[in-house]
Amino acid sequence: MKPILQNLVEMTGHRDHLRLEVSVLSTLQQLNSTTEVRALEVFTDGGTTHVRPRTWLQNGELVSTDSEAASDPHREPLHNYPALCQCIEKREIRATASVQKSRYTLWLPVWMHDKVSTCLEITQSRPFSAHKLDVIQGIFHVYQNYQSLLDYSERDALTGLLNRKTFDEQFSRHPTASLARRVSPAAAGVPDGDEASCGEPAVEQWLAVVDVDHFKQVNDRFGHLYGDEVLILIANILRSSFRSHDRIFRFGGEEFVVLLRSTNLATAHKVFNRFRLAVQEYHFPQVGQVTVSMGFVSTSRGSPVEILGQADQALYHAKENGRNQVCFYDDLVASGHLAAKVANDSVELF
Ligand SMILES: Nc1nc2c(ncn2[C@@H]2O[C@H](COP(=O)(O)OP(=O)(O)OP(=O)(O)O)[C@@H](O)[C@H]2O)c(=O)[nH]1
Repeated sequence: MKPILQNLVEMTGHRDHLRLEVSVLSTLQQLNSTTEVRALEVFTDGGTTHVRPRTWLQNGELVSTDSEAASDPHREPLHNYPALCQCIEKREIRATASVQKSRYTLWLPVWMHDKVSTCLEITQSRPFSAHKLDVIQGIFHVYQNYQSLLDYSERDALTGLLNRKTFDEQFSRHPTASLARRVSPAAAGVPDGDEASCGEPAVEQWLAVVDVDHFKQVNDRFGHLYGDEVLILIANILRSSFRSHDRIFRFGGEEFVVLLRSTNLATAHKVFNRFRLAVQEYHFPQVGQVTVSMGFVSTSRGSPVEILGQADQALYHAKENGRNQVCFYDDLVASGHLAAKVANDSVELF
């Protein structure tokens, strides 16, 4: 029992979801008879629910992928896993199946905000004993409770979006550090051709700052409760406008930040504009029409402070030139509307 307790102590010492995932898999892997452990990501793409391995054991070491789920060549439709599929549909706490002869697999879906986005998978060569199931269930409960606590501390109470503290931690860490070794699709055994066809190396990240136009007037005319409702509804539009792999933060007040994974500038521009239009077309109860202004920039150049500063400059340009528009920093610099900011490495905001 002592190693398990030690592992639980180690597990709950992490403040990062992926590190916690690696840690729980490491604990489960050390249980007698376990031959394989994986964490599967459960996600919806094109109306179909898929799973893909996010963390798994490779040559005795736990590795995680940082590739985008939707373009992961290892993704499979959830219905390829009938026992897991049924377990999620019936909201059962676990499912076991003999996948092949002498290969018994146990799935433990992680429920968060009324949906499953992660599932732990444990495989061994003989059926799971009642005792082992109890031990696994106990470890899993500690893991799930701790995940919820972690999630709660990362979110803004009003909108449920990630909060400013989380942005500072995640964006300044850029790229996300991890206990597990991150692997490329090639290292995970994907043939070269497949890697080329999914275009993995081209993934670029974009940062947009979103600010609600004339929000003070909403508060002044309708009161703070209606103001709060507008913020909640805008958060909902943000959630439905971007993919699960993108990250959305409430930065403070009526300002939001989106970190968008996109393959190119044209897509980023299109997606940000689609969100702006969705807000413009939404009828906010009592308040009517609300619009947003946005400034965005690629995150591939400069320090986090510079990137955020550039997106802010583009946002202010949008505000000063009519609002309800999306401005791209590089376009404004190229057209002479903005002077490129000189990097000041001595400024340390994060
Ligand atoms: N209801 C509500 N209001 C908030 C919250 N946080 C900040 N605000 C209000 O948001 C308003 C922001 O006003 P300004 O910064 O002047 O900006 P604006 O009126 O949106 O004008 P522009 O940005 O120039 O279009 C202030 O009145 C704040 O009190 C909140 O959580 N709830």
